[in-house]
Parts: sequence; C-alpha cells; structure tokens
Amino acid sequence: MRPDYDTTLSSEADEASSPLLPLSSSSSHAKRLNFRDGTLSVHSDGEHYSYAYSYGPKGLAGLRANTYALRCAVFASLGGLTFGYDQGVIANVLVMEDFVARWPVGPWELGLMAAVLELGCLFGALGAGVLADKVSRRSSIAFACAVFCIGSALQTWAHSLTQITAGRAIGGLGVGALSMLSPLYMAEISPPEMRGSLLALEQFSIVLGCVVGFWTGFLTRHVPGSLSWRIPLGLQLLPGILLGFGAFVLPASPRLLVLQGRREEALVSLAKLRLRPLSEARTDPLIQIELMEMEAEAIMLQKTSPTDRSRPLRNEALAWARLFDRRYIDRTLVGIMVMFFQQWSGINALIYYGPLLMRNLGLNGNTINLLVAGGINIVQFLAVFPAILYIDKWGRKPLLRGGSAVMTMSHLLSALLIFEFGREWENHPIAAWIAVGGVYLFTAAYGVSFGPVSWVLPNEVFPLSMRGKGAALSTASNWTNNFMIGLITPPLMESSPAITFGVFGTACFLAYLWATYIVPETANVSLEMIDEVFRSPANQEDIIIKRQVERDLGLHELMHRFLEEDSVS
Ligand SMILES: O[C@H]1[C@H](O)[C@@H](O)[C@H](O)[C@@H](O)[C@H]1O
Repeated sequence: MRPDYDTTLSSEADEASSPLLPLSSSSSHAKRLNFRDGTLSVHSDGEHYSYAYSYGPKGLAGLRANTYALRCAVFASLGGLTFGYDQGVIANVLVMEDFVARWPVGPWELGLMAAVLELGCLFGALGAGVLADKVSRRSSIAFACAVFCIGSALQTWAHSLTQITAGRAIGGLGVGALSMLSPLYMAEISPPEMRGSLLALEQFSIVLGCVVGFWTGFLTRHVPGSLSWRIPLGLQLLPGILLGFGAFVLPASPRLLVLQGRREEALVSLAKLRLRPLSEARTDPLIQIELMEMEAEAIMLQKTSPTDRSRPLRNEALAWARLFDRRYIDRTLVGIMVMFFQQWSGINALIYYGPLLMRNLGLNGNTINLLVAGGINIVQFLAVFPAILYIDKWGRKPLLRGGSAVMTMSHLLSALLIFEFGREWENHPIAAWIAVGGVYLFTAAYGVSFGPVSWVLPNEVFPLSMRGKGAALSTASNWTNNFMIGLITPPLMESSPAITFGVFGTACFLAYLWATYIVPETANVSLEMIDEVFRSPANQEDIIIKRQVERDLGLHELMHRFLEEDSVS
C-alpha cells in the first residue's frame, strides 16, 4: 500500500532540478506531490521528464526532522574531531616547559614532527580509499580509529623523541583515513536536501577539535612535569575509542550495500535512516525512488566497468585510473582543486604562523598566541553555523563565490597596509588594527565557504563506484597542499609579509574565478543524479545506458504514473 500523498499542479517546474528523462506521454506539465513528510517535483516537457525529491524541509527544520541521520552524522564526525584536536593541541605541546627541557628540539625536528603527521595523513587517506570499497565504510572507520589510538598511545606514553615521532606518523595514518572516511559515510547516509548541512558537520568537528585541543593544552601547560603534555595528548584517545566501538552501531551505508548486491539489507538501513517502519518503507514512493537510483547506479557500474575477479590488483589500478578518464576528469579536478584552494587561501599559514604574523602587524607579547591561534579558530567555529544551516538553501556555489570574493579583498587589504605601514606600525596603530581586522574578516569568510564546502563537494561529485577513491584523492590533495603551505610560509614571510598576503590573496581570486566558471551546483540533487550535473559530451553514452537501466527498473514508469495521476487527496 502506498502512503497517502496529494498532488498539485505546480508552477515550480524548476524545482525539479534533475535532468530531463525520456517519457512516452505527450502531455507537458509540472507536478509537485506532497507526501506525509516529503515532496517530489516532477516536470515534463512532453517528451522527457525530470524530477527532484526531498524527505523534508531544509535548514534547521530539516535537521530537526531528520534526527536519526543527524545523530549518525554527528557521531561519524568524531573523525574530524581527532584531526582538529591534534592541530589545536600540538601548538601548545611543542612549547611546553617540560617538553622542551626533556627534548630540546631544533627547528629541523620541529618541522619533522609536523611533516611526519601530514605525510601519515596523506597515506592514510589514500589507503582508506582502497579499504572503504573493499571492506565497508564502518569497518574501515573502526580500523582507522584503532590505528589512530595506537599512534596517540605511543605519543602519550613516549619516553623518547623517536617514540613521539613514530606515534605522530602512525596517528597521522589514522587521522588521514578518518578525514576521508567520516565525510564519505556522512554523504552516503544523507537525504538529498540535507546532505550539505550534514557534511558541513565535518568542518564543525574539525574546528571544534581545534578549539578544544588548543584550550586543553593551554590549561594544562603549567601542570608539573610531563603530565602537562601527556594529559592533552592522552585525551585524544577518547573520541578515537568512542568512534572505534560506535562505528559498529551506526547503520551501514545503504549505497555500498546495494553495490554489494545486498538490496534487502540496504532497504532496512535506508528505512532506519529515513525514520520509516520497514513495512511502510517497502512501498514508500520516496524510498523506492532512492533505492532504485542506487540500484541503477550499481547496474550501470557492472555494464560500463566490468571487472575480472581473478586479477584484483589490475582492477584496483584500473579503478584509480578511471578517475583520470576523460568522462570523470572534471569531477576529479573539482575534488582536487577545492582542497587546493582551501589550503592556498592561507588558512593554515594563519593558524600555524599566526603569532609570527601578528608580530609583523606590530602586536607583541604572550597574549598574541591566545588572540591569534585561539581567536582564529573561534571565528572559524562560529562561521560554520550559517554554513550548516544554509548550505542546502543557498547552494555551494554562492557560498564559494561570496566567500572567495571577501577572502580576496581582506588579504589584499592586509597586504596593502603591511606594504604601506609595515615598517612603522607604532606610528600607525589604526592601520595595524585594520590589518588585524582583515585577518579576522578573512577567517570568517573562509569559515563559511571554503572551510566547510571543501568537505562537502568531493563527497558528492563522484558516482558510487568511484566515490571512495575520488574522496581519497581530494583528501590527499588537502594534506599535500597543507604540507606545502607549512613548508613555504616561513621563508615567504621572512622575505616579505606583504607578498605573503599578496600570494594568498591571488590564490583566493583564482578560487573566485574557478567557483564562478567551473564548479557546478550540486545542492538538492540526489547523489545518483549528480552524473547529470556533469553533462560533458563524454558522459552522453553513459547517460543513455543509465536511462535504459532506469527504465528497466521501473523508475520511469513510476514517474509517469505520478505525472498522469490527477487525484488530489
Ligand atoms: O577545513 C579544515 C579547517 O579549516 C582547519 O582549520 C584547517 O587547519 C584544515 O587544514 C582544513 O582542512
């Protein structure tokens, strides 16, 4: 039995944002069906139809209605917390009295300790790209947590610098893997109208981790002896252990289950996530549509990329190579470039070298560390809230464009002021404060745009079969560029702080052009329909095959029925 719904002829044809699919009917109209808790907009131009669906409202109301998916996403985002926490805590640990006295490290070792984590993260993210598809998203999360905990334990109980460094390398593998797995899982459990909000939680957790990590280290810095740094390092075990065990309680990704041919289990998981009793879910039109879309994509994969089971290594290599196939290269580039621009915006230059930078702006003293490192993360943290609430309403593109425009202007303003007054700040206190304001304005604009959106886009642009590896590659881009920024910022600042801001300002301007002319809008499109957003000629053949598959599965017939039905109940 199908649940009650009413149908209304609607002028909101453009709400049906998915592509036009062939239809045998010659009538031309748009219809919006209101289900008990959800809507489906179908639009026909006589020959083709297009549709879009949602399980509920967007923004805060949507988050309230989809409580279970929200709770699962919040829990999964503990992966991001581990990432941010390390970043926040290490800034304080490395300058703690006991730490420095025990291991008087030089700049080279300091650099090594940062680099070793980032390289670990890079390999962790790429490795997770293989694991997530082979095993499952949840088991991979649990495994990554175990690796992370081993690394953290090594750091916490370290008795030599080698142990700390090894701990950071191993911990990095876990952090990198989680930074890819958590958002991937979140994307796959989200209803289309809330996917942006739920994915933005990754950024929320990262920045929350930064804030908590920073202040924990700050508060324990005067605890006598090695406890001053062992306590904050040890505390990171908590989210690792919690997520590691909790991963098994999370519902499985219905998308991966369908890909593995486990349709019934996928239905059970989807019903749970969409808050439907199983009996109702079997006939619920929205669940049927979502499930059919997943099945269509799985069948498509078998048709277009047959694999030879006897040659697993070759399959693996082919799967990675497919990311650079001309059919998918535009998506792969979106994933890589969004992370490239996120990092080249200069956010981590401000976080890592903030105090140094502020000294260049004429501010001195102990409070600088607090004001800058702590302050920047708090601004980032506050800025993520509007992104969580409005990313699905406003879309990804406007956020990226608006954000990068403001980021460009604030960097260029700081560059100009430093260039003009940098040698004599004491005579121009107002200019110095405006420059500080520029840094904070940049952070707020970044925090609402490239901060969260960079974790959203890569997890939604790829088709199911390539999502794991695509997301892994874009996360690897995050870590590689992060590493490069860490490397070039100190010498760049040394040569000229004005040029440093100029370089990051130019990168932000390029990001604006990229967001304006290249990035497609993916808000409110179901994951399976994203194919059609990237309508390159190279994709045409696949689109035709997919339509045939959808027809065979009965998706077209279903849409046709909705369009033809005149009843309003
Ligand atoms: O999204 C995050 C966040 O903005 C962090 O503060 C930054 O350090 C990371 O590199 C970035 O990926």
